[in-house]
Amino acid sequence: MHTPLTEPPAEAGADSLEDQKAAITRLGHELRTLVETTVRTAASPDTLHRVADGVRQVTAQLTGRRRARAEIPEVDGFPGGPRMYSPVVGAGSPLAPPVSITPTDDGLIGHCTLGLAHEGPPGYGHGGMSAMLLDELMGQACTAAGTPGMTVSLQMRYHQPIPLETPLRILGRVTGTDNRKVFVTGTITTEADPSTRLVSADGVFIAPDPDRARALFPGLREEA
Ligand SMILES: CCCCCCCCCC(=O)SCCNC(=O)CCNC(=O)[C@H](O)C(C)(C)COP(=O)(O)OP(=O)(O)OC[C@H]1O[C@@H](n2cnc3c(N)ncnc32)[C@H](O)[C@@H]1OP(=O)(O)O
Repeated sequence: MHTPLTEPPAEAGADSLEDQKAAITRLGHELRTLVETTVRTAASPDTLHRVADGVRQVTAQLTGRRRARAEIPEVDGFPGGPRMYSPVVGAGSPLAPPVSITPTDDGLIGHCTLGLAHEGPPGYGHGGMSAMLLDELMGQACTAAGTPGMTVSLQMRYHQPIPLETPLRILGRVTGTDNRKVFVTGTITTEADPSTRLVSADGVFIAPDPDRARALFPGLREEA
């Protein structure tokens, strides 16, 4: 029997958004497991070639309808809601740890564990990953405070290396505003020792004016 390799066109309304999100989340989990397993494996070249052939066939099943660059998918909560494909918090992203976020009275706390796929120095997190984690948490802290903005400056300080395979806590907190500028701080610690800063950052975020936001995000729904 012939099995089609490409996805048939989606029927409008055929699946609920919740079904779609659940499926995206499940695939994201499997892809993250594949990525982490790939960077740890000591499999032979034969095995790696066989797996590469299999992955190519799997990829071919997802090349049906694809979104355009600036299109915001229906499952995406931008702005303000959960981002399914964010490389930091996206349940559907193989790049994301992913970070889960808890609001507090004093900003946001993110929780995640980095794996070998996020390695910088052997056994420790990549400095760019730390910047990405803090940029996201600090950006989301702006949104949670009612002043969404985009990063214009992020001053990073690396105090100690970030251990891999260790639960981490990422804080983002708005410290002040000046017209469209939002001043934000952030830290990364381990969950086990939240008083020892491993990485800290100061950032300035700016709320684009509505015309600028419409030009930057043409896919933004009008009510947002
Ligand atoms: C909207 C919500 C989006 C949430 C997404 C969260 C994602 C996570 C965070 C990110 O990854 S954001 C991606 C990385 N950041 C960017 O790509 C931003 C690139 N920068 C821009 O597109 C524009 O700079 C921006 C739209 C943010 C602002 O442009 P505007 O034309 O609205 O700003 P304008 O030039 O009018 O400046 C407004 C004020 O900001 C100040 N400013 C601009 N750049 C600055 C800078 N680098 N540092 C400090 N202040 C700065 C500027 O001096 C001015 O101050 P005053 O009001 O006091 O005169």
